Amino acid sequence: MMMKYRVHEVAKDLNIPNKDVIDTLEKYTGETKKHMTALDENELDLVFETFTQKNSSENLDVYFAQANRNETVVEPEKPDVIIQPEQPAARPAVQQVSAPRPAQAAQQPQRAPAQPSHAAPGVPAADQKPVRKAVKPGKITPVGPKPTPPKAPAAPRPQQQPVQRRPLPVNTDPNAAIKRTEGRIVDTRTSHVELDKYNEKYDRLASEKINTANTVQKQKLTQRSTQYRGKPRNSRKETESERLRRIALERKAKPITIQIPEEITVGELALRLKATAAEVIKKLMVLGVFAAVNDTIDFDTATLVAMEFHAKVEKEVVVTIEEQIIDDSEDKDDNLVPRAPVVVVMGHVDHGKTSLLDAIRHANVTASEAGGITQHIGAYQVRLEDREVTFLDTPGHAAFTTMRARGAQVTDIAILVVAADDGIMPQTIEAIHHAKAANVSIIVAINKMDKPGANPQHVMEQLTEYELVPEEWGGDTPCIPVSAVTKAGIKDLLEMIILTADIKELKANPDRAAKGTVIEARLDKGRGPIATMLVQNGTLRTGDIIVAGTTVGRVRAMTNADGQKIEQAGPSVPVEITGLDDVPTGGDIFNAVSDERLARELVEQRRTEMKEERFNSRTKVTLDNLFDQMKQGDMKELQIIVKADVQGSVEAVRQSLEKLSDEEVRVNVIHGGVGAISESDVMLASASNAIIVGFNVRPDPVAEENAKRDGVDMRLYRIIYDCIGEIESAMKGMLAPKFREVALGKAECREVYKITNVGTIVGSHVTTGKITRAAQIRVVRDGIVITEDKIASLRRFKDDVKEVAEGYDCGIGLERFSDIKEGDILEAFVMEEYRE
Ligand SMILES: Nc1nc2c(ncn2[C@@H]2O[C@H](COP(=O)(O)OP(=O)(O)OP(=O)(O)O)[C@@H](O)[C@H]2O)c(=O)[nH]1
Repeated sequence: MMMKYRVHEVAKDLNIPNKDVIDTLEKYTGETKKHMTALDENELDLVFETFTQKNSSENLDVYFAQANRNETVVEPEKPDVIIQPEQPAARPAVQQVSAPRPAQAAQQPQRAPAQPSHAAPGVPAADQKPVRKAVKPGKITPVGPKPTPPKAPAAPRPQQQPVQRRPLPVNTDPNAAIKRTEGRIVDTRTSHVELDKYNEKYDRLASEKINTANTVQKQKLTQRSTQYRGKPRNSRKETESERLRRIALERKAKPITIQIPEEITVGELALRLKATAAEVIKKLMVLGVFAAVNDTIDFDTATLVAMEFHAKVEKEVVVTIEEQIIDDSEDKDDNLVPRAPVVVVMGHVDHGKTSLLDAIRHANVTASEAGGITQHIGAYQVRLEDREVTFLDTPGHAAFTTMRARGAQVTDIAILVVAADDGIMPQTIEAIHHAKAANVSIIVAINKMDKPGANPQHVMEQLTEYELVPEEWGGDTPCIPVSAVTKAGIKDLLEMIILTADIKELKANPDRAAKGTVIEARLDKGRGPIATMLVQNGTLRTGDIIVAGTTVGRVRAMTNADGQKIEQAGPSVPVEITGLDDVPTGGDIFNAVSDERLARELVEQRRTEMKEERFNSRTKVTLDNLFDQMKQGDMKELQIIVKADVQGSVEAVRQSLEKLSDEEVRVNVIHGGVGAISESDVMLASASNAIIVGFNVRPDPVAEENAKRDGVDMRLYRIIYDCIGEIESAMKGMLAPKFREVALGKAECREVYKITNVGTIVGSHVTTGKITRAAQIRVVRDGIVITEDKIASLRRFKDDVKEVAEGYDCGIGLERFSDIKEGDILEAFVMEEYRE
């Protein structure tokens, strides 16, 4: 394209008045130009020649000498200066380039300064207007009219170097010498090129160009869409990228507040942040966390990510039903009042636990009450002067093991009963360990002191071995000699209990909803579920809604240990209540709650959870684990499902199997039927933890798959005695090792030879795998198993061989079976022993 280079532009670039240019042209051409007149090539040549002649240099040697001395790289100052900064020494000293003509300028391949190394893509280079300002007159050659920037993107950008004055102009054009002959000489000696400035300017131009281009394009688009749709401009549908940009802007402008729970998935976090999962994943990566959309991240990590998105974070608190209806707050010291200690009696068998408890109870009942103690509710209170002591009448171990297993800490003090004549025995040691593990105070009652062989000293010596040092020996374990029979020392024992309780400063708050533990529970035919419960904090009242483990109800009637009806029971008071919808388990924690509907919902939830837990933990019975389960006492009844080819077999198997029952395990055939083992058989087996036994039947594919999935043991037999034998040995823990069939290959019967004194020889062709001499053979005719037999002889031609490979012919003699027919398939297999 021909560029227009007007008079005023030339004048400006040469820093001379317009008039000078016009005059010059008038002088040589006779034409008077206007300042807006575009000059042609010849006219331009004329002007440049005239105005640059003054700075000419005739001698190249002068330049070379100068250049070698300075070794200076010329810094081009302006893009429109035609200089090559590279290899200055090799260049002629004098810029001989004439004022480049437009055509030449367009062809110039090496105009590094005009090379925007980072010109914006998409902008036509030719459109990037070169700068022609600030050109000092007579010092540099302006580029011809609107030069085309060079296309070679690899052209290196000149390094910025300290600007030095050079005595001679530089021309880096390799053709400079030739051009010189054209007589145009440019002096560039004072040229001062600030490349960065140039680049900056160029970039700005480029980006302006892009913006302009984009704006135009967008406007056009908008106009067009408006035209087409006839809708107002702002109703244009927002694109995804626009939406994201808008959200990002909104986020910055007005930070959002999000709630994050303890754990959150990346996807959910992205949703709450109104960001894309990819954005969140990216931020996570920056934090060094590599997570996928469905991965869960913790609160802290999620918070860091949210901060990156300028979001405020609040912790999401999940309120469970428990939290809604059960008051679990800590008591203030002001609300606490002393409560009675809860005591349990432990010790070796026959050391006198029951006798001691009786002695304690009777020690405190008056003669009139004596006959009244008929009730036994598993826990009771004894009054000593003005103090109460609560005793749990449960076997010591139960109090610790089952209750502690449920998280109930019921007992404060354990009385360890040791017979003075017997000393410490295995169960005494066990009791010590339990009591210590439960962190309760131990008081040793050395019982049977009335007995002649009583040796309390020995008992105390033994105690020290278990880190129970008697008080009288300087330790902190009170040891009280007592006799349940003579009642001697019982009072001392009770006093010691009170003293120990005082030291422990046992307190509770009676002014709140009751909380405690189920001590024991039973089902009464007339009254329904009855539970003995120990109130541990708060006060339980009749009419209260209570949740105990997986049971719920209103306290209908409440009685104390003496069988008297009471309306309320405070801390450490054992009571018997009715009104629950089911029998709770000993050790269950109970709570009086505020909302019956939610209480029922909570119990429903707990029941479902428990069912799931049970279902998951239940191990399916198999013949392999049968004996183990029997040993553990898990297996009281072996459930079996029998399937057979005929009804007669079903009955025969049922009777034979049920006869296997012994005192430990009862064998129970829960279902019997004719036909293949079906999906519903497996379902029944799975639900009732049964084993499936099949005779001459096979499972259908679905049943087989389901049995595998559900872990249902399926045993297939051909002979009843095998089945009986196997189940019997399984019950005795003597199950024989298991075998499985390994297929070797197949051969097809091509011809049958009857040979006298030898028998039948099957002329066969091995179609797949191989046939080995030791293999067993299954004869299959039209898909039906005819028989199973062993190989008596295996020959190729006249030689006995150990095996015949696929593709070969051979003669097979079977041990028993001779009724073979052409086309029969002989499947060769071996039985392999294996263990699971
Ligand atoms: N001479 C004497 N005999 C006692 C004393 N205490 C208990 N006995 C007897 O010891 C035997 C066992 O007493 P229990 O109270 O049943 O002992 P236990 O520890 O509760 O026994 P288990 O419940 O079987 O663990 C009974 O025959 C009691 O009469 C005592 O202080 N002196």
